Amino acid sequence: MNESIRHFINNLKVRNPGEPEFLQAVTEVATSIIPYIESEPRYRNSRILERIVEPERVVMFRVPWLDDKGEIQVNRGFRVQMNSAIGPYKGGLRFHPSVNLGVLKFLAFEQIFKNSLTGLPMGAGKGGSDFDPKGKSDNEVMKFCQSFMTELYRHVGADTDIPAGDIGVGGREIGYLFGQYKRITGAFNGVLTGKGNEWGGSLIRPEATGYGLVYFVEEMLRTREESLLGKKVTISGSGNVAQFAAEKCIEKGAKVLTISDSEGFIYDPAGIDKEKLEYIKDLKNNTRGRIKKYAAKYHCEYFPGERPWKIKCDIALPNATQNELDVNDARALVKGGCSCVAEGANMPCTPEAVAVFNKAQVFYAPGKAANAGGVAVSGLEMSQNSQRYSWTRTKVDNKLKEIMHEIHACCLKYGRMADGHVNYEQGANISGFVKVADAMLAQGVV
Ligand SMILES: NC(=O)c1ccc[n+]([C@@H]2O[C@H](COP(=O)([O-])OP(=O)(O)OC[C@H]3O[C@@H](n4cnc5c(N)ncnc54)[C@H](O)[C@@H]3O)[C@@H](O)[C@H]2O)c1
Repeated sequence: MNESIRHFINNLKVRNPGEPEFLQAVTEVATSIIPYIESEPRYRNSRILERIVEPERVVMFRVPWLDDKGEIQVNRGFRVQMNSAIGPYKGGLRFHPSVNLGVLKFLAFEQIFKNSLTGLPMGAGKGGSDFDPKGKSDNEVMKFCQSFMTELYRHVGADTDIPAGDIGVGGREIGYLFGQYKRITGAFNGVLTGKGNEWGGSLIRPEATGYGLVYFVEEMLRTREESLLGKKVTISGSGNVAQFAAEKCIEKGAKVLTISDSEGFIYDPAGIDKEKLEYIKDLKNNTRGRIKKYAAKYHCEYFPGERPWKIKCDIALPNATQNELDVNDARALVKGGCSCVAEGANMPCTPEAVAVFNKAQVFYAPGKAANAGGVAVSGLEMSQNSQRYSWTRTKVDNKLKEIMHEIHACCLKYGRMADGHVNYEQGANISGFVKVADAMLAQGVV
C-alpha cells in the first residue's frame, strides 16, 4: 500500500470508528483511485476523495410498532444520503438484524460508483432498519413499514431521494411503504421504485439485478470467446437476485448446481431446472420456508451451516450478503477450476478472496458493476413515472442489456492491464469516480 493510501485510510479509521464494512469498501476503492488521482491534480487539489467519503446527510430515527400480541417493539431506522452530484439520492432499503450505520454507509458509498456506471442521472443513498421480517406476520410487517414511513416520508421525494428494495425489502414491503407515503402526503408519484406493475412499477424490475448480472457475465465470457452454454454455475442466496440470476443462467443453457439461505445450501448435481426454480420461488416468496425443504423434495444433499464454494464449478455467483466468500472459499474455487466470479450481492468477497482471484487471473467482477442492473432499471422506472407511461418488457430488457454492455465497456477502458488481463474492480472504480468527481468540481465546494 503506498504512503498516501495508508495516510488516507488511517484518517478514515479515526473519523469512522466501529464501521469495519465502511472502511473495507472505502479502502478497496481508494486503493485503485488514489494512484489515478495523483496523476490528475484537479481532483487532488479539490480534495474530492475526502469529500466523497463524507455522507451529505444521515438521518437516524426511532421506529415503534405494535406486534400481534399487542406488545410494543422498537427498531432503529436510517437513511444515508451519500452523494447528489449527478442526480437525486437513489439506493435501496435493507431490513435485517445486522443493519447498522456502518453497513449502510458502506452500501451508500458503493452506490455512488454503481449508479454513476449505469450512465443514468442518479445520486447515491441507502437506508433501512435492524427490523427482521423473518418470522413476522404480514400484519406485523405492514405495521412496521407504516411506522418506518411515518418518519421517512419527510426526507424522501420523487425529485430528492428515491428508495428501493434490498435484503428483506421486496414487493410486499415496497407496497406497504408506498401506501403509507401516499396516505400521509396525498401524492401518487415515483418516490419508491420496485412498485407493482399495476401502480407505477416497471416491467423487468424484479428480474433486473439477476438478469443484468448474467448479461454482464456473458460480456466477460465473450472477451474469451466463450458462452454460458454448458457451464456449471454455483449460486449463493435464494432471494430476489439469486432467483433471477438462476433463471437467466438456465435460459442460457448453463447448469445451476447450488442455491442457499442463511442456514445452509443445497447441491443438486442434476441441475436446478425451470420447474425446480419455480418451487424455490414459491418456497421463498410465498410460503417463506427454508431451503433445506428443496433437498427433501428433490432428493439431493443439504449442507447445514455451510456455503456453496467448495462445489466444483466454472462460474460462481455470490448473491446473498457481504463477506460471504472468504480467502479459503476463493482458494477452493480456484482449485476446482472456477474461472469467473461475478458479484450479485454487494461486497460478498473479502479483499483477501479478491486477491486470490486476481493472482490466479480468474475473471472477477465487483458488485458495483455486475449487479448495477437493478438500480439501472429502477432509473428506468423513474423515467417511466415522470412520463406517466409504461414501457414494454422487451424495451426495458433491451435497455438493461445495453446498459450492462456499456458498464462492461467502461470496465475495459480503465481496467485493461499491460498483460491483457482485465481488472474489473479498477475499471469500475475509476470509471464510476470520474463522472461524479467532474460533477462535484463543476458544482463548487458544496
Ligand atoms: N434486490 C436488488 O435489486 C439488489 C440490487 C443490487 C444488489 N443487491 C444485493 O444482493 C444481495 C441479495 O439481495 P436480495 O435483494 O436478493 O435480498 P433478499 O432478501 O431477496 O435475499 C437475500 C438472500 O440472502 C440470504 N442471506 C441473508 N443473510 C445471509 C447470511 N448471513 N448468510 C447467508 N445467506 C444470507 C437470504 O437467506 C436470502 O436468500 C444483497 O447483498 C443486496 O444488497 C440487491
